Amino acid sequence: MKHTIEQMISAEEIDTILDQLAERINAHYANSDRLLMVGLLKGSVVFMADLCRRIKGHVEIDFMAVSSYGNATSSSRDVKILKDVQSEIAGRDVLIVEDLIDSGNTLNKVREMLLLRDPKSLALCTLLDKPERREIDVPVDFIGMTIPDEFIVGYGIDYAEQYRNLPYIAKVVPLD
Ligand SMILES: O=P(O)(O)OC[C@H]1O[C@H](OP(=O)(O)OP(=O)(O)O)[C@H](O)[C@@H]1O
Ligand code: HPA
Ligand SMILES: [Mg+2]
Repeated sequence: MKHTIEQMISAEEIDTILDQLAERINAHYANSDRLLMVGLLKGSVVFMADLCRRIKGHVEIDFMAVSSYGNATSSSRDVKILKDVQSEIAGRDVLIVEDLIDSGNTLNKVREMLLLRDPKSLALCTLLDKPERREIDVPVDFIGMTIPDEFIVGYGIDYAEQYRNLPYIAKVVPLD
């Protein structure tokens, strides 16, 4: 698809959003030991790197790879687990770290899977939320920013594997 991109959220705004999110997460887990942050590859990598450096205390990180979009711009609803976490989940405070919730299919699948392993607690954090696109209701505990129904890229988020390296978040604008 021929397209261009337009900046929506600057690197400075992302920084502020992360400071605020980290403050809430640190307060929530003040009495927790061995918090496990689970990032969903690949989209959450940049967000996870910046967020985990703001979290205080004993924190561990791990990753899962799930994919539903491939190179398309709409959810296949068939969420595939491509890589599981290596960490023990039972008895742990677990925070799933996601870049973006759109239909909710990805987070819903991961949440259901991790709940079966008896975590002490399981919470969800997303940098961006697109509530207008939701197909499945997922309880999200920490939301960085709510955005309108635009296809977005940057700061780890791709369109056909491109743009993950942008330091800001942009929307994809189709050209005809
Ligand atoms: O709420 P949903 O409709 O499920 O969409 C959100 C998911 O889609 C994107 O990942 P994608 O599957 O494209 O893989 P990626 O993280 O490797 O880019 C994004 O990073 C979220 O993980
Ligand atoms: O807006 C988006 N951008 C990139 N990948 C996505 N996966 C779901 N929504 C999006
Ligand atoms: Mg993803």
